[in-house]
Amino acid sequence: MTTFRTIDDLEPGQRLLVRIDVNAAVEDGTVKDSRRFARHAETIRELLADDHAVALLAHQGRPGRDTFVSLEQHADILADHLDHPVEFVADTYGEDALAAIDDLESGDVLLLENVRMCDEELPEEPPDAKAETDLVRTLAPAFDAYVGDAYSAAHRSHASIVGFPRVMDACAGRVMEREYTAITAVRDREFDGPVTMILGGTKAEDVIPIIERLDDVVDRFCLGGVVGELFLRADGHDVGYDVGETSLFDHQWDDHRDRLERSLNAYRDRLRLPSDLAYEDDDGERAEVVVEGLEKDRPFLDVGSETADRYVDVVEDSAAAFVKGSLGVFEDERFAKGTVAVVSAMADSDCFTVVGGGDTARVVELYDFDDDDFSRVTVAGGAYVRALTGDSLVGVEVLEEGSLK
Ligand SMILES: Nc1ncnc2c1ncn2[C@@H]1O[C@H](COP(=O)(O)OP(=O)(O)O)[C@@H](O)[C@H]1O
Ligand SMILES: O=C(OP(=O)(O)O)[C@H](O)COP(=O)(O)O
Repeated sequence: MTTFRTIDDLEPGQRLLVRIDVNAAVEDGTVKDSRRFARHAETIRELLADDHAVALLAHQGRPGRDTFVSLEQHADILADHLDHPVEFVADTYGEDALAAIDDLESGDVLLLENVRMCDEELPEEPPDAKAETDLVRTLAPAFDAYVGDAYSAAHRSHASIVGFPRVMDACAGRVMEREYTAITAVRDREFDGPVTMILGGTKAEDVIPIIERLDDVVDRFCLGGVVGELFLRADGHDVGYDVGETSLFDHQWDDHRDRLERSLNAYRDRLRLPSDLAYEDDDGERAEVVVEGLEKDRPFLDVGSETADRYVDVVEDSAAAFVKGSLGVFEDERFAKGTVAVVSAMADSDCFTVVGGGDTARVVELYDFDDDDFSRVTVAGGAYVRALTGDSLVGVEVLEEGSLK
């Protein structure tokens, strides 16, 4: 059950300001298409069917980074997904933007320039302070209502996320609504059987809080990836060290050793650790070795087959399964086995399944799964982790507090 209004509650034919999140990878200046564009296109398509005029507000990158670019290319990518023109204006709330907004008619879509080019957008401040910014005070009167659809940025107290709902009629778009519904389900424990989390990837600081804070609602945590190796190290195995060129392990061990050891001791009965690991042998082939008695003299790039089978069994016996972070370097087919085995088991299962993590969700298209194979493939990274651990998202809170007149 959602606790905010949605686009179903809008009267048709309105002038809408719609905050989306199409923050994307940028390679050599080229903006890469992603699931985020396709998902927001679904919201926009529904709004157009109801004769609304739509102005889109979004960000890309952060000032000072290579990914901090204009949204001009984003307009073309969105237009392709929508099969409908998306006008772009290289201005966010100045004269050019206001003139373009003024020209908007029912069925039109306009994308405003990268909102992080406005100084007032980024500093994290409470919603009421954000509502006082020139950005919000200038744009709000030009619209009938605000649609918050940027779930993956809803953990940020930025002007375009939290300022507008303070001063305008506001509701959630379809991306916000569906992500919220799928991801908050874990806290409310709506499952009739064991809940499993597959936790891997490279970031211990993402994974440890999930274990610490969800120990009461998750029955089994299956660990892999760099994080799995760090837990093996905490368990006294001779792995989870940097060897050769890697610099993934030792600094994380220094930063998180206490929490790793504490989690292992506190939740040992719920944690499943890899029993074998895979590596690249001298011929460039995948090879495997059992963890017991192992000496780490090479980088490990995946969990082994025995571990994959054990985790598949756990998923098959679950009422709900969530993934955050991959079990190995799935981008290389030789080391995708663990991740793909577990994700396949989720796809084949009737249980409630969420695949998440900014990088990890790419396994879905890389290995020919379909979004519909899962209850949810989330487009959120940081927001997914926060929601999983029960943190509220400020961008959701303002929608819950606001209401349509
Ligand atoms: N053993 C490993 N060694 C190096 N990288 C790994 C290993 N296991 C997983 N990874 C990497 O972890 C990444 C996904 O995890 P991460 O970026 O932490 O999570 P998220 O999906 O939340 O962005 C993948 O790109 C994968 O290549
Ligand atoms: O891509 C995003 O977050 P994510 O990398 O956690 O998925 C959002 O657009 C938020 O961007 P930010 O982390 O620069 O505030």
